Amino acid sequence: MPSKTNNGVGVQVEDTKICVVMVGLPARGKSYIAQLAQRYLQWLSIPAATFNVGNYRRHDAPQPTADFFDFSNPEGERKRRAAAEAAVADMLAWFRTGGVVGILDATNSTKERRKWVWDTCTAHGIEVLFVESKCDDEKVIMANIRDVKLTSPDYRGQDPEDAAQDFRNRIKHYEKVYKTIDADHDEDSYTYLKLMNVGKQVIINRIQDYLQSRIVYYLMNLHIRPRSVWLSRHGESLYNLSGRIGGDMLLSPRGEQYAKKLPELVRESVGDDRPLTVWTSTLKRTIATARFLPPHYNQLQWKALDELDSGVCDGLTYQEIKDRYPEDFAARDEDKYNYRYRGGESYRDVVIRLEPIIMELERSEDILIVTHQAVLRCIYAYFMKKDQAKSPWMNVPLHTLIKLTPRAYGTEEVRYEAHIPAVSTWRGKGSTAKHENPTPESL
Ligand SMILES: Nc1ncnc2c1ncn2[C@@H]1O[C@H](COP(=O)(O)OP(=O)(O)OP(=O)(O)O)[C@@H](O)[C@H]1O
Repeated sequence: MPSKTNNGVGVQVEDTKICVVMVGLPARGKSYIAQLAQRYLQWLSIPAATFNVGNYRRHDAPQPTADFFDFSNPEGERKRRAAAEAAVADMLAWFRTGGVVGILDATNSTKERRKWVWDTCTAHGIEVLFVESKCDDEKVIMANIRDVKLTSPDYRGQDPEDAAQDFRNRIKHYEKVYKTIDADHDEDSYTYLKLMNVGKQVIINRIQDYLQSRIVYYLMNLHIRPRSVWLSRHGESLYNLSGRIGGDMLLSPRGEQYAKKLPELVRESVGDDRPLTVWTSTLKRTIATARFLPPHYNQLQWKALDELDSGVCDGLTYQEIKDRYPEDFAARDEDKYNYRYRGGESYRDVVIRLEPIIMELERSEDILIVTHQAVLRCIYAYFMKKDQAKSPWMNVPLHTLIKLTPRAYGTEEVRYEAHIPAVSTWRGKGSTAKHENPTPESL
């Protein structure tokens, strides 16, 4: 088990409290950035939550027209201020319950508002990291309005043309008062990250500690080019057949069939002309599974993608583990995410070593990852925001290609089955059965 004060990424999380304050005009991707930062931190077991001022404002003003955002409209101004105060009050209460990174998702477009947030947070011992998204690329802004704003609850049931026009008017009101974070004058003492035109240019000011720099590095790697990530386990291995874990075995005859079928499955899903990069682990079974893929695909082997190390249990069946290490067997079922095999790893350890993979995935475009059950569960959990208590129990069938496509607010999933039979390697709590059928909840 990792020590209490260290969550495994070397962060003394108990001592750190950071408020990430989003800054920028509407439709500049602030909510998008906020939800990705939250997902990344939660995946690393760092308590993170987002406080979206727009959601608070909707209690009082569910479907405001653009005039509401006119800064000379006192009623609108009062309600927007009240919404910001309510969001910050909730965030402070959340920090008191052990929160580590609170994300304040709002425009925070004036210096006065930023000073108020900074003063309030620092008075409570909370570090402030401003994250400003600036974008003057009309095409990107229009695409943002089309993709996410027209489906926002603010415009439910309204004509899309009218809604788009109204939203542009809303932006104009903000433009009248918006001031970018100004390093030359009074805002130089702030810690901030400025992302210009989706990371084409980046300015970093006064980053103070490790956790802040992790967040900044992660956000610098984000992009919005359309792409997908394909995930596959290796084909059925000889150890899968005999119900043994770990090892470095080759494929069974049915696993070989899957390897031969994989190029066709990939072509069906990716198409012929999209360049694809293939990542495998360094173990024989993933390399063998990827070996019939077209030679023009770039292939890379990552040690970080190797299967969870089962230490002294490597090469054993679950029955053998239960017989030789009954306490370990029970402890693993009790808390599978945190249980670390003697001389081996836990799921939590795997997540930590996968962090560079996630960084690289965020920077990249289309990638196919051929890896192992536990590793795939961890990567899947990142994209699909799966709960740590549940993700280690998830069924990831052999001989299936999973396509994940990140969208503005979530990840879409499609599964392609090769229709080549394979044993099930899923195991329910308490079971030592070599091959079990998954229950509906584990799917
Ligand atoms: N750095 C960025 N610059 C511009 N657009 C981005 C950026 N990152 C993501 N996006 C795009 O922004 C869209 C999402 O907009 P989002 O709702 O996050 O805007 P917002 O700034 O939070 O707006 P509002 O202030 O109205 O809530 C997505 O389509 C996403 O692709």
